[in-house]
Amino acid sequence: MSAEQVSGRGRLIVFSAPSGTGKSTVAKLVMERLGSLEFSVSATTRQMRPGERDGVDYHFLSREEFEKKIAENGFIEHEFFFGNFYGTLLDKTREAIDAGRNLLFDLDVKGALNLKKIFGERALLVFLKPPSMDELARRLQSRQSESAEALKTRLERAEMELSHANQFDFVVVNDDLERTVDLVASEIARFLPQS
Ligand SMILES: Nc1nc2c(ncn2[C@@H]2O[C@H](COP(=O)(O)OP(=O)(O)O)[C@@H](O)[C@H]2O)c(=O)[nH]1
Ligand SMILES: Nc1ncnc2c1ncn2[C@@H]1O[C@H](COP(=O)(O)OP(=O)(O)O)[C@@H](O)[C@H]1O
Repeated sequence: MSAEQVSGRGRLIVFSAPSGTGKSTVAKLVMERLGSLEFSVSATTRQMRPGERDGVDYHFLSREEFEKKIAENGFIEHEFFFGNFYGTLLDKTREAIDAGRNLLFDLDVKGALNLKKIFGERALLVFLKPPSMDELARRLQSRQSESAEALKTRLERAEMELSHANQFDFVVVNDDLERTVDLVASEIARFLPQS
């Protein structure tokens, strides 16, 4: 996969953070604020959570469907963690970028760094940090979407994700939500070409 395969004018904004830090919450508010960003809907094999919609939060695929897409080179990047596959769909991304639309991605650190490798200056990597590990555990618990086991694996992975924060273009501690949204939205507005 190379940038030549996706050659339009659209920019890529990539959010990463340890699971439970507040990526989805911040992403939603930043998109409302800026109006010119479209959410990149990834594919996954994980179970749909209550309130999630197929094709909106994720494209929910069976393991067989996901593996078939890998074999067809249907992903720009994909990863396997927490017992499931997650991946960025090539066709949908290419269509948006070619049309000059700006996409916002919610990816793990490896996926984010892969997109930076491919897209270079056309991608802005934003990393959100939790105020502390205790607060991260509290947020994950408050969401009530995880079993005790899933919660533990998410917290374990958090250390690895945090160790990559220095490879991101912009790092913010998601303490006060409004402040985070202000800072991130301003940074993205500076990054996007003026229309
Ligand atoms: N590499 C990669 N990671 C993804 C993709 N889609 C989602 N993720 C990441 O997968 C992880 C787990 O996501 P999810 O199961 O929705 O849980 P949550 O982040 O705790 O809400 C998060 O770190 C996401 O950023 C993708 O297409 N590629
Ligand atoms: N700045 C913040 N202060 C307090 N709670 C927050 C903040 N940002 C997000 N949350 C809460 O933390 C939980 C996890 O947020 P979520 O957006 O689902 O995280 P992620 O997408 O990173 O896994 C949610 O209950 C959310 O309402």
